[in-house]
Amino acid sequence: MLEAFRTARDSLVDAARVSPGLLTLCSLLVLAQAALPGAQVVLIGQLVDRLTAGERPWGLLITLTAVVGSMYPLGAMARDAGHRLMLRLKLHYRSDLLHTSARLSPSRLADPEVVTELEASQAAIDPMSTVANQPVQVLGAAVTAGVLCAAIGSINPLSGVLVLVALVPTVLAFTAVARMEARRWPEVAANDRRAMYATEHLLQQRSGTELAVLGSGAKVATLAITYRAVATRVMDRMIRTAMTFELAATLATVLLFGAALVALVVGGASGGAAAAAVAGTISGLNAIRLCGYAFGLIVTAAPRAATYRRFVRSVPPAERQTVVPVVESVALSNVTFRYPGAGTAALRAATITARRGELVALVGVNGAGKSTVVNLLVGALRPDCGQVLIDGRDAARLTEAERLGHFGLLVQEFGRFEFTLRDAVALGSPQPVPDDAVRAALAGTFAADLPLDTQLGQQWGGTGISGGQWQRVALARIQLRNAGVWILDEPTSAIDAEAERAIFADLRRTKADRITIVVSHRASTLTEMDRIYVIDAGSVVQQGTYQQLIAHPDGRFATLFTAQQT
Ligand SMILES: Nc1ncnc2c1ncn2[C@@H]1O[C@H](COP(=O)(O)OP(=O)(O)OP(=O)(O)O)[C@@H](O)[C@H]1O
Repeated sequence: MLEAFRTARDSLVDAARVSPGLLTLCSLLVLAQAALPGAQVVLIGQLVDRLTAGERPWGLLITLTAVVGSMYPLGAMARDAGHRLMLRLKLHYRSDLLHTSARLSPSRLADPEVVTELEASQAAIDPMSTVANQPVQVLGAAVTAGVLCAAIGSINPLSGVLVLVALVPTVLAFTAVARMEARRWPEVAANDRRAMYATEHLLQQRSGTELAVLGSGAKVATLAITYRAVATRVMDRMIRTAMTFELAATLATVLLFGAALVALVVGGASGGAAAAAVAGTISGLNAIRLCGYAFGLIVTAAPRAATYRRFVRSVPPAERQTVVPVVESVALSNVTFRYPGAGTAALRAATITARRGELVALVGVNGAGKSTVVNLLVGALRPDCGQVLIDGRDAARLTEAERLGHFGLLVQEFGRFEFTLRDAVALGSPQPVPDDAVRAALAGTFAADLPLDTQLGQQWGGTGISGGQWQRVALARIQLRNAGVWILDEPTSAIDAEAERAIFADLRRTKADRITIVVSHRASTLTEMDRIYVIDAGSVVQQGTYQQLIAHPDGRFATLFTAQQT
């Protein structure tokens, strides 16, 4: 309950900051509307009494008409203002979360808990955005009940109290429903997520085509439907329970209102007073129902809002990254690393060094530990033992932004950023990039003569490009970045042999100014490396030039690459 109050308070503070005008308008409209049922009671009571006395009270009649007539427009305007406030808050929370996500470091992104929290925060935005309007609705319902209680209580005090008590069952029921939803929601969300994941594979061009060719689209559709069906079943059960609670609460409210009317009659109220109380009760019922609903929304949103706020606060403020163009050396010194929960170490006492001007290769079979080395170098993983050294200094002493500034990293699963050609390449640098630099990075590639405004990606009405061409764009980003250390994980895996030769010739020609570390499985790319580290089951088992390594026919390197050489 405390969490619900905190959520309501924080949301009001956010709304007051994001759109004070709309919050004020919304509050005034709701409160004005809230006073109307009580005013109705007073006016109808007087009207009926004066009509019975044979008068013609035109003024009263006009006022009552104005009060009754303003109920609907005030309600509609309050709803629309609330909707506009919600949209602005949604934009505010979305941009906050996007800025937060953009600040996540590779090490935090590698933590599955962080990704789960990020997704939970994303899902919290919708319910959170609706919360700011709810305290006002609750206050409005309390005002309605208070004014009704006073108006009816002036005729019969017991009736007044019963009208006030009628708030309780609805608030209790909606709170219970909200709690139940908060408990069951994770199951719905988890199944929804899996259903969406499977659905995306059907809808996305590349995976959709692969499935169509395999004739297995229906299998993935069945998986998606199965998950969706589980989520739907849980939601259906939740709605059924909610219906029961709401029905019970509505019955209790009606009984309490009925009791209030009985008390009026038993208390000897006049016909006018009884008619007024009935009319006020009818409009009051709806307001009280809204109160329970509004309270329920706050209770439902509370745990999700808490997750969102915890996550946004947990990410440190943005630190500007500066690309370091000259690095003399990087090294893993006696590093051991085991993934959390894994039985054995992925890397054992590994020492790997690369100096400025060198082309260094990491080779080994799938799962040998090459990507682990790369992730340890850039700081996405932290060694259990040993040190990562940059220019002889312990890299753990650098901030993440300082450390990342030393590297240009092309990962195996590089991003296919379907933006304009200019934007896709300019992502290589955190700073604004002049067109000349983008052009220089694309020189000698398929895109050298394409306009930089070219939209990439067919789904945006742009140019579709091949897998190898996407890899060239990714390489152009690294070139444009021009950091002191280039780490290229299978940089030519999708590129044809001729272009591959050209790329490696270029790497050799320009290697003097930087450190280049390449992960590769192709013997042809290894012949002119200054040093090759052979990694096997997490250990560095050999190192040397291609010629030195191949000269040991029983060595791991020769076993791996003799076949390719022939
Ligand atoms: N997140 C992880 N959690 C647990 N184990 C992991 C994780 N990532 C990798 N591993 C394991 O660590 C070992 C080394 O993996 P790594 O990705 O470094 O291999 P690799 O040499 O890069 O392989 P590939 O050539 O297939 O890319 C493997 O046994 C792998 O299964």
